[in-house]
Amino acid sequence: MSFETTATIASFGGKLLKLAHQAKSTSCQMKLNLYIPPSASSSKPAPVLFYLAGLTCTGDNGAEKGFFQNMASKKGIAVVYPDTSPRGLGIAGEDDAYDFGSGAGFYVDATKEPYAGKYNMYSYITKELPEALFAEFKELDGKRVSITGHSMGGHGALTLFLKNPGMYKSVSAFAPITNPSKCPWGEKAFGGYFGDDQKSKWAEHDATELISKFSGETDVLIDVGTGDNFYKQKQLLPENFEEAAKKAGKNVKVRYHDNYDHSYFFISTFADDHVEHAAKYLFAYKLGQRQKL
Ligand SMILES: N[C@@H](CCC(=O)N[C@@H](CS)C(=O)NCC(=O)O)C(=O)O
Repeated sequence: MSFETTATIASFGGKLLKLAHQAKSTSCQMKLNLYIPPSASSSKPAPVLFYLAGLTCTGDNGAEKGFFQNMASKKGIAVVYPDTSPRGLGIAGEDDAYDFGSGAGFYVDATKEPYAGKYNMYSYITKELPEALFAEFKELDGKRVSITGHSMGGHGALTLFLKNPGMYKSVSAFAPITNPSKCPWGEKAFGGYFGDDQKSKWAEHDATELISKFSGETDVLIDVGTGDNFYKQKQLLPENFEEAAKKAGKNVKVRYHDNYDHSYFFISTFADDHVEHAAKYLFAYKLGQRQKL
């Protein structure tokens, strides 16, 4: 057993597990939440939606106030809520800022010291965590996985989807950082994790750059609140992503919602739509039929 279950909480007929495990890629213990819907069993494994959280968050924020479990239960989808960075590595300064270091791993593998070799959230989310989960929890169907996320986690969802064709059945995002190379949060993170002179590396983790070169089909759902201060401060830049997608002929739907801010009140309002978006693709193949609905 690679996971320790520290709590089991009943939720919408299913169960929310609080898990902890020792991760090699991040050199520390990682905590997460896993929601298993009531319909899931080893003979009828549930497809899986990863929810990547934003700056300052842990796996608890989305599980407690994202309101994903209601629709996930109805649809029969499991939800994984990972942490946002390694914890407690003892790197000098890693806990000093809310937008860099702990709570701000940006879903990349750092190449710059002292974060290189330890801040490996890209490898953790795309490889180590799913492999460990699918080996241990037979109620999960590792072949049907979708991804979504908020803010920094929206950046994570978009870039992981675009960098790994076929790994995820669908992608969506809430108020994502879509052009990190051109916003203060991204410049600070990529400068710190890759180096200011590594612009080609930055581009490899920038959704706006990636969609320009993406060769597959897309159906990306993005929600943004017009009252979101980070949107107003140009940290998110969804307009850049939309423009790049349009130029590349990619299907991206950005919905702008009057008054909504950056908080979990915004996320919870639209959570059902994102679970339904994932469900459309997670259940697109039925009973051995290889035909897309
Ligand atoms: N603490 C930061 C804001 C950080 C922030 O808004 N984080 C978002 C993600 S980018 C979040 O989800 N925070 C945790 C929460 O609302 O539960 C500030 O004061 O500017």
